[in-house]
Amino acid sequence: MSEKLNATKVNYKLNNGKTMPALGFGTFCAPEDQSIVKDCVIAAVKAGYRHIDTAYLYQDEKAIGDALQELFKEGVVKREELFITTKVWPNFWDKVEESFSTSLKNLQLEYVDLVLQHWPLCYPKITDNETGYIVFTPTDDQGNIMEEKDASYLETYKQLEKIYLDENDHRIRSIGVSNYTVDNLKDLFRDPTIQTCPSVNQIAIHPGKPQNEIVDYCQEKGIVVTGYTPYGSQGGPALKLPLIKQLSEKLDMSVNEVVISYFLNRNLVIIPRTWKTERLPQSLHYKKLPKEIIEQISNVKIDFE
Ligand SMILES: NC(=O)C1=CN([C@@H]2O[C@H](COP(=O)(O)OP(=O)(O)OC[C@H]3O[C@@H](n4cnc5c(N)ncnc54)[C@H](OP(=O)(O)O)[C@@H]3O)[C@@H](O)[C@H]2O)C=CC1
Ligand SMILES: O=C1O[C@H](CO)[C@@H](O)[C@@H]1O
Repeated sequence: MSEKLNATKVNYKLNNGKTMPALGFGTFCAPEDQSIVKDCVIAAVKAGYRHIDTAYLYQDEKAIGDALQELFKEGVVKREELFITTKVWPNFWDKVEESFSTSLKNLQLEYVDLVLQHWPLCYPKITDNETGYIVFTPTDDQGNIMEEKDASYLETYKQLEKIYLDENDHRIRSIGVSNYTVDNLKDLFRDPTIQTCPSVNQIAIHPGKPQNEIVDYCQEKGIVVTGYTPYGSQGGPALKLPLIKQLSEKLDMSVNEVVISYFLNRNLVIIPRTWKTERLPQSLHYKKLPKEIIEQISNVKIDFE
């Protein structure tokens, strides 16, 4: 039986020469009590995580920033040892500077390692009269999601690229996209005004949802693929699949480690999330797996998205 390896030590090279840790800590669905976010980020870094995934949307960047400041102050890690990702939500499709500078301020950092366009979509900026906050996913009277008319989602990538390529601006180390399909990427490559190839495409991947077509396309183009919702999102349904449980016993790993192995054997970045610090030790290791097991996990039948 192959030995357990430390997933926190695996790094991939991006197409601009930077390195990106294969295991990141996801931070979506933050609890209302933001002290839990801070505690979990501190615990994750102390457990060995060097990569944190957040977004303007998640509204937890301030707590993450507080955690990072404490880790730096205590000398647990240096800034350059960490890889921090944030994202620009579609309301800010044409206001990337506004979104990114807010994220940077909340994260209390001088630079971010990776900024992603969250979705290839453009939403109008509508403020909720009661709360005064922006409506992240605006809907019309019929409940349909409202999209900005005559707007191009490539505008967001162009604005990100402008900041990234500015020699006097050192706030963004790499740029990328999220939820891009092959057609979206082809659209981007066709645009003569775009000078770069995204370093990363972050998409949904988990057992039973291998996303082979887009993964193969990105990997051929030298784009690193990050898989989100690796445990199947809320409640971790992928961890409860009979196949994953059987493999956990057969391979002598936790169910989480089986999923992490599935990702790392496919050269994918994985960003699992837990808001329970006691669960962190279950998501640190992986093993080399034969192709047949990867295929079994890819093809498992699931009843969740
Ligand atoms: N780019 C994009 O559009 C998107 C990006 N993302 C990113 O991907 C990350 C991961 O996705 P996410 O939706 O959070 O879901 P995950 O697939 O990481 O699953 C999280 C769920 O798994 C549960 N879980 C974790 N460990 C265990 C365990 N050992 N036993 C049982 N349950 C467990 C968690 O519960 P508990 O907290 O109680 O432990 C939580 O409910 C996000 O946090 C975010 O950073 C997510 C969605 C979209
Ligand atoms: O990051 C994100 O999380 C939510 C829920 O999956 C999704 O809308 C967004 O892309």
